[in-house]
Amino acid sequence: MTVEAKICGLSTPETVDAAVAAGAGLVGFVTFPRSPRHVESLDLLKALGARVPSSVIRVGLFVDAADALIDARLGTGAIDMLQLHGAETPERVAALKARTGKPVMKAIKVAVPADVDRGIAAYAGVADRLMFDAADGTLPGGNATAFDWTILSGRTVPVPWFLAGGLTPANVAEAVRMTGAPAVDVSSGVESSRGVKSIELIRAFVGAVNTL
Ligand SMILES: O=C(O)c1ccccc1NCC(=O)[C@H](O)[C@H](O)COP(=O)(O)O
Repeated sequence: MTVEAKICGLSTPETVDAAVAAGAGLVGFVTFPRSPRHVESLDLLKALGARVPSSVIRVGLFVDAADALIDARLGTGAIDMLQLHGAETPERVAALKARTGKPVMKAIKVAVPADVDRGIAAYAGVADRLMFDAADGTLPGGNATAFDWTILSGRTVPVPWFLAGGLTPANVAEAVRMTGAPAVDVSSGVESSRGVKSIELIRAFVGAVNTL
């Protein structure tokens, strides 16, 4: 089984290089000022994106962002795919896809099984990918909390999807076994302290995924 790994919340050249070298299929750059992973500078975003080979998808993460903010970030050339992690409606997803020409991944916050049903019903027809993430936490994402993985056991999801929330090098294999996830996303689980990515943990996470 090939499982794709996305390392989210990268903000330094060294950790971007580590994710690419380890074999991550996607890397994520956060635009959300309250996040400890927020990449504020457009110049830094451009420089980080320029380090990534075309074989790796560069994901720009936004939370209920205005068009002007998204456009400024896209203008750096550092983003191949949008990840929407707020309360964006299906209509907003469709409008952004049409306007930017970029594929869109929509995050679905999961606490109970009905959240998965509702997320699929609302977004599977419009988003290119879905991400099932934990609903708990002080931020809209990146909270190091997991949801009950049995909620996804045996599910058929009609579009490519990611499992996220509280994943670590130690639990990712079990999480994939329980959910059947074709792709996984991590942020806190590859950090040595909040917002500070660890090259060793990035290697360990992608290494664990690559053994599946
Ligand atoms: O990572 C953030 O700081 C963040 C802030 C605001 C919205 C979303 C955010 N992250 C989204 C992600 O894709 C995370 O990787 C995902 O929620 C999993 O996070 P973690 O549980 O920390 O691995």
